[in-house]
Amino acid sequence: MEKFIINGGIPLSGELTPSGNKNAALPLLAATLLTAEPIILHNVPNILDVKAMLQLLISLNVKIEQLNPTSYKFDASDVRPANLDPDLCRKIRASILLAGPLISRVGELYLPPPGGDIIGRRRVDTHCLAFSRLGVKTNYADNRFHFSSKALKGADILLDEASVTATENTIMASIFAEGETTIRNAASEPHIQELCQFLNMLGADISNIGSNTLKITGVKDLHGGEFSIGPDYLEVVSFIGAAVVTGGSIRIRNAGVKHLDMIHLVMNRLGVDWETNGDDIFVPQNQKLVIEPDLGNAIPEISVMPWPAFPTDLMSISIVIATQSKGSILFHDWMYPSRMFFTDKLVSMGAQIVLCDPHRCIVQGPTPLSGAPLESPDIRAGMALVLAALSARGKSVLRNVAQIDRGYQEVDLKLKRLGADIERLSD
Ligand SMILES: CC(=O)N[C@H]1[C@@H](OP(=O)(O)OP(=O)(O)OC[C@H]2O[C@@H](n3ccc(=O)[nH]c3=O)[C@H](O)[C@@H]2O)O[C@H](CO)[C@@H](O)[C@@H]1O
Ligand SMILES: C=C(OP(=O)(O)O)C(=O)O
Repeated sequence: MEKFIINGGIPLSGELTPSGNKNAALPLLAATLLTAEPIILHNVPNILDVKAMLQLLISLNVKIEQLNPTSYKFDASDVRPANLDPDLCRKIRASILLAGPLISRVGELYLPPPGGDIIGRRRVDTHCLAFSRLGVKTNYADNRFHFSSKALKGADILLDEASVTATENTIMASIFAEGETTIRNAASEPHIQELCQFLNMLGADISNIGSNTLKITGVKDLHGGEFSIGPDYLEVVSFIGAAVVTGGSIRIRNAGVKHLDMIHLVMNRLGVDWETNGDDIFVPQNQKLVIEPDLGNAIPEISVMPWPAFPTDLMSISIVIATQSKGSILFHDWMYPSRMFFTDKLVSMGAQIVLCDPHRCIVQGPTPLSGAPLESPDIRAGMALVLAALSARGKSVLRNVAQIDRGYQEVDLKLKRLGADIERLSD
């Protein structure tokens, strides 16, 4: 187990280029199974979740060649269904994304249940509902899924919730289905848009990209191609937060500005602002850091919603920023029942937070934080605790950083380059 030793209180300064988006890389890696022709992916982040997905692809007989640290070539011309390692599947939520492409490509497969962040129950019912509408038989027994289909037929599919991975799986399962498929109540996160653009580049026919009603006309096959994964907006906002809570100033190159409008609005509510110049972001030093009340001086709320609203994966980072802003604010994450438990660690550092119930907390700021022994419970809470430790006076020891490494590439090295005092040590 590795840990970070962080001596806080140093304002960050300098420049950063974000890595590729984890939640785009994972479905794109799964989608390489959809064609027998070669695929080249660039800007693949070097993170633990990607390593697990590459291992899963190798066990399905995909030939993978690493061209440089972030580019890979894939040859899935001889895909063979396999008994996938249940422990490997349980490491990542995205292992469930192998289902859609394998249903399309080989028709039948067994898949152990997925894992992922421990932030509450993570259902897969929506995936199964969508598959059954396309004519896929789904069975769950002996701790694994069995999916089987003969000829897939396009269908009108209404997802029972706007699930991100279920939308991605449904898209990949319907690419070759005969006729038209409509996916209603589809999720529309940037990574779903990117998956659609990637598949269209390979010859798929997906329209209404970015909306919650996707139209897919089945095609006979997909060809090969080359694609570059977009920047990770969750990493971008995490580093904006790190600059703000340390009173620093940073520039972020190729930040993927077009996806940040709603996040910018919500951050303004915390008294945080930034400037954009083309696709770059400049976070100035003197932030207002005053919470903007609602009309009538009412306590404002930050609540998560499916895209294009505020993403749940930025809730923990926002809570830490709020500890450094003046005023009171309510945070509400109805999606995940365990998102907020990490706030007890912030309280131990000096934050004033009332955890109202598993889904809501009230933050009263600003409060200076002090270094403390910490542990990353999940990827985003782990990164939020890094921010808290960077802001705090004194030394923090943050254990279980593998949780952070699941989704953030070399976060310690990137922070060091911005002037942070952070060391990675083995236990
Ligand atoms: C690999 C990947 O891409 N992971 C992301 C993906 O996970 P994932 O696709 O697994 O998450 P889902 O979108 O399926 O659902 C997240 C949670 O919200 C609930 N739910 C979701 C939508 C809805 O309209 N109603 C509802 O109740 C689900 O039951 C579940 O408990 O999307 C999540 C929600 O943005 C993110 O936290 C994860 O980082
Ligand atoms: C919850 C997350 O990841 P996953 O769905 O892969 O567990 C995340 O990226 O914040």
